Amino acid sequence: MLVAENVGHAYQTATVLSEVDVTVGEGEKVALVGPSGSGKTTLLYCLAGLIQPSNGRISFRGEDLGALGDAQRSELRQRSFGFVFQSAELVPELTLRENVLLPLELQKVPVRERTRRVDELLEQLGLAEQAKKRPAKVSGGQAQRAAVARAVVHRPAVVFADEPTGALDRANGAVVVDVLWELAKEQGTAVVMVTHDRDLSLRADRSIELLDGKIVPQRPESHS
Ligand SMILES: Nc1ncnc2c1ncn2[C@@H]1O[C@H](COP(=O)(O)OP(=O)(O)OP(=O)(O)O)[C@@H](O)[C@H]1O
Repeated sequence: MLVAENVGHAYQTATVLSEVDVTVGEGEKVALVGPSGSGKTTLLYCLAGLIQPSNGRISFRGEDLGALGDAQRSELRQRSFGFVFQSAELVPELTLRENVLLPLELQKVPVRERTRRVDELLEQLGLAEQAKKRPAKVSGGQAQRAAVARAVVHRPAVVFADEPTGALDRANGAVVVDVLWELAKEQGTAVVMVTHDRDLSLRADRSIELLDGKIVPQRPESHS
């Protein structure tokens, strides 16, 4: 569904990714692992169409992301992708509920359907009581759960998550990933997650390890 072929990327003169080939299937959960600076976030951003790789090609359901104009790429991201970053990055002026409504408003989902989906999701994530609060008035774990709700509410094909538990303690981090994976499974959404947490990577269907911008070949026994 999502395919990177021979992808390379350089910031100014520093090459940080080279010869990367990745395929992510529909509904697959993939962890991107590797030491700090190995290029995980850069690869995630390339796969998500947030940065254009210097070399190679990324395609989503057969469509070459590099061949799209900025407006088309951004429309594709809004429709088909969801994002969770390390800190929730919710809009501070909006309530949790309004934040979760945003992707559906952008896609002009009918109001009644929007309301039903958002309220159901907030209830499922245990956020019904916090729904009318702004992000600054809830805990980090609650804000991150709202960020997960915002990432999946429009039923994207892929959720890209960059260290989604990095700012949380272990217990809250585990809850956030549980809800992300449960919702992704329900909806058949693929997840590509950058993580330093070995427990999390072991729960993915597959791990892709980067070292100095290249994929480390997997040992046969680590295939799942
Ligand atoms: N915008 C940028 N401009 C220049 N260099 C960058 C930029 N973003 C990242 N880099 C460099 O590219 C390399 C790879 O960074 P990247 O963030 O992709 O790695 P990472 O594996 O995600 O690291 P971490 O685990 O520390 O987040 C690093 O050497 C980093 O300093």
